Amino acid sequence: MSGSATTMFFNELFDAASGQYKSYINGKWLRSCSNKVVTIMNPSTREEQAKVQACTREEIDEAYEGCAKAQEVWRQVPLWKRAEALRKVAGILREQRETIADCLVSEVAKAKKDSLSEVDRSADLIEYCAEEGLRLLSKGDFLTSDAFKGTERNKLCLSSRIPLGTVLCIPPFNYPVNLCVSKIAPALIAGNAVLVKPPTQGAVAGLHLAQCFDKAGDVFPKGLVNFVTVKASENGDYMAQHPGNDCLSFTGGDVGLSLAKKVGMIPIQMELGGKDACIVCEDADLDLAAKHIVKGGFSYSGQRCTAVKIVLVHESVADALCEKVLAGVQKLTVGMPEDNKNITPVISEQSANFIEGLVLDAKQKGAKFLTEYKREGNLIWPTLLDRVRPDMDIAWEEPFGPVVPIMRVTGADEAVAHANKSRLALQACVFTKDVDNAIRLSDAVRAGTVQINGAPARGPDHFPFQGFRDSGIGSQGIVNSIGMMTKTKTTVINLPTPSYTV
Ligand SMILES: NC(=O)C1=CN([C@@H]2O[C@H](COP(=O)(O)OP(=O)(O)OC[C@H]3O[C@@H](n4cnc5c(N)ncnc54)[C@H](OP(=O)(O)O)[C@@H]3O)[C@@H](O)[C@H]2O)C=CC1
Ligand SMILES: O=C(O)[C@H](O)COP(=O)(O)O
Repeated sequence: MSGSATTMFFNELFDAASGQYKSYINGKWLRSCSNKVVTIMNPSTREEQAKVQACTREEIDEAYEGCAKAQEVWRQVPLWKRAEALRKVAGILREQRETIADCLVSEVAKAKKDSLSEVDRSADLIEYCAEEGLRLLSKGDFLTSDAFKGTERNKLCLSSRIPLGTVLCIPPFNYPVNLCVSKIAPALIAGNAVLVKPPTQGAVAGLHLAQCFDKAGDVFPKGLVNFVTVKASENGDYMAQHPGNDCLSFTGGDVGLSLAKKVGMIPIQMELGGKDACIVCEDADLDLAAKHIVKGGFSYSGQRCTAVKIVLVHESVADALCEKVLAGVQKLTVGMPEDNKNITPVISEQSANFIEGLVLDAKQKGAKFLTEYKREGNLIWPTLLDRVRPDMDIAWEEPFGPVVPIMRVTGADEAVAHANKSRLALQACVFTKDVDNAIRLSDAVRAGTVQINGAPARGPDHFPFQGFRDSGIGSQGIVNSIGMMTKTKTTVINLPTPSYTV
């Protein structure tokens, strides 16, 4: 990628004269007249990787106007044709997987094999969405009035799901393709238009995704799908508060908390941070728990909202668990995403400094380091901390990096109390061999999802996915997203006389 057109298929995205990537507005690749850019850094080299345009408010308005017009056409396209159009995009995405994965490698430092899986998973998600949309949206309700006390059977009610209009999609850096299609695909199958504001890190991958929609041809009306790059600090709120929005689907960190207060009377879906607790009971299969802690805590260097972000282990098995987790951590490879290492540089210097701050605070307050802390630039070696206590910041903050804190507890109730005190409540997991205990703890932990004997995870992508407290509003997953991006419309047939079937 590095600031140039990637392949012929994608050459329209890039403006060689200015060295900038364009935005996709109203079915065209547009050169912004702002003369302002947003710079994307390569997290591994810490050098400039690419530039995208900071579009103006007028250009944002144009995109919204295009959305409104195109949606009028799209909502009347038969459902089966909408599904076919989505399947076409999935096919193109698969064909272009290598190029898009390379963007992820250089923009967000995701290992090449994981970048490829992200693209494949996105194509799978689009296809599943097309299928599920056909089933869900073809069904409605038929009600008769005579169920309600005092009424006769003289009213027949038909209810179905109709689109909302325009959905503003704001994904985060860590899955710039997958968390983009998880918003776009349900919106489109349901008959909506979309305006995507890609994350800065991941914007080029996002623009490549836009080209896959463009190349699907006239199956989509011009203006139905827009990718508008902006400086979030200048125009993020403007977009979120735009009167053209009929829905906001956002994934990211605490900025979502403030956006939720600013948007008006529209449905919102907020998937925010997580401090996913892993509770390991006295009777747990420790090999299984250790395996999941290593994978769950360190995949993509811990930069997943569903990463294991604190282990709460019964003190009687803590030594044995630590030994097993450490053995797994020692096998992790560290290095560059191009070389498919397990641990790769974190997204930015700012993020690396934040992670380091948490580690140093824990050190100063007496945490036991099971691994030596080591950092080179944005690359942080996997760090395992034992004997973490509630007075340490790492006990509560989300590092979003390759650091797993372990806290020893006297029993499951203490673990549950700690998990429930966190302001973040996305997922949690419980390791125990006792099914009754598992269900009791699942009920007791107040988080969006509790995994039994497995690490937290969003997928498979048709499962409901939601956070409680500061972790979110609403629920994602293919079925729930389609539901959320539609509204119920009813038609009531009033009969002159009650009708009864014999
Ligand atoms: N629950 C979940 O499903 C997930 C949660 N997350 C959470 O996201 C965080 C990390 O992702 P990160 O990308 O850094 O999150 P951010 O919250 O920083 O950014 C998320 C998105 O919001 C945009 N944005 C920033 N400010 C505004 C604004 N004022 N108005 C509109 N949009 C804005 C960003 O743009 P820009 O990049 O240009 O600043 C980006 O596209 C972590 O806390 C993580 O837990 C991540 C993935 C999944
Ligand atoms: O952004 C995230 O971190 C994801 O939503 C988590 O997805 P995963 O559990 O499939 O990695």
